[in-house]
Amino acid sequence: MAQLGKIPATVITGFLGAGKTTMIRNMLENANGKRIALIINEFGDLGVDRGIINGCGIEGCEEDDVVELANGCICCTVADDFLPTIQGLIDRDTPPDHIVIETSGLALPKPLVKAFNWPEVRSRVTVDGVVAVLDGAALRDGLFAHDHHAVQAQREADENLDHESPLEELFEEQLHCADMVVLNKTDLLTDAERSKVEADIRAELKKPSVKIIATEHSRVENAILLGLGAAAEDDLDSRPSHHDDGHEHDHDDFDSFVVSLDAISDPANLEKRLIDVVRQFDVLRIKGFLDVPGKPMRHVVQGVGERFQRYFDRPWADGETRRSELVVIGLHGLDRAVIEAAIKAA
Ligand SMILES: Nc1nc2c(ncn2[C@@H]2O[C@H](COP(=O)(O)OP(=O)(O)OP(=O)(O)O)[C@@H](O)[C@H]2O)c(=O)[nH]1
Repeated sequence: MAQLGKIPATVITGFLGAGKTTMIRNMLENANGKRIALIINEFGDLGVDRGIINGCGIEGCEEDDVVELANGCICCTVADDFLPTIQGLIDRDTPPDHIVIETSGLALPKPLVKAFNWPEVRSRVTVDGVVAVLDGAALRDGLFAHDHHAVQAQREADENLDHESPLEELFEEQLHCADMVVLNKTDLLTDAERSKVEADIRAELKKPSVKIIATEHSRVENAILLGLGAAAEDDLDSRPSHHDDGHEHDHDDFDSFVVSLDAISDPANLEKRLIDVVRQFDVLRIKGFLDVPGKPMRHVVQGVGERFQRYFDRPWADGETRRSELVVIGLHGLDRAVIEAAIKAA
């Protein structure tokens, strides 16, 4: 049902490195004059996503149209950070045409959707849709549940087995809250793998109406992404959550820290060390920026599991301090000192 007169908001959820920021960049590149305000929430204290979006030089993507919520996962900072931010956007002289919220890769989307029922917001904004971006390669590799059907069978056979890994629980939370699922990174899958992953997703989904779109680099038409008309804030019951029974969730299952480095003359050699760190420790994601001596451009490092990408994205600005910083995100218990030493090893 169209929510007449309300500003539509789209929540983009999905695990670490699934392709949420990539989706937002595509969305901005194809905004065609639509004034999109972004709220970016990121796990880890480096603000890489915002840096990547601001660095993309997309016309129409003004600095003050991008708001970063960096005090932890948005699901936990709704009252303190998120609501004042939304109110600030809708109270502008010229409010945005659409609000897009990129949740952190470790955030639960349902508490955020619930927040749109707050009186100050409900009459003016509607959740047009929750879009879950899934990393097809991670699903194929069993990061969330090895064999979905086998796990399901085990659970049915032994009800005590219902403790889920933090990754499984998070994956289900993000999936069950979605109005649309974008199966991303299909370039990394064979046709057979893609069919199996899609079948696993469909088996996990609670709502048969949820559309699954398979894609590469999160490319989905804005007309599809920004026009679901779901009014998700009025449809919470169809989005089951492990936390509906009121028990708190916390983010103690995950750790992150920032590693500051000197200028890096051999990024390829550093990448090898980063891959070794991912292999040796429970590291899920490493991303950040490097200062490469003699190069006028900033060097971006993007690691999702063992898969790394590096590229120069924009010139270092006049007066900007050139620095090398990486955020490391992983399962609880990361040994920061050992990991930092391994990354810095000459
Ligand atoms: N091969 C491949 N890589 C992709 C695809 N989509 C995104 N990537 C890469 O995956 C990495 C992570 O993408 P992001 O868009 O930053 O992922 P994200 O979900 O915003 O990550 P977090 O905010 O850290 O959770 C980047 O290096 C992307 O270029 C895809 O379809 N195929």
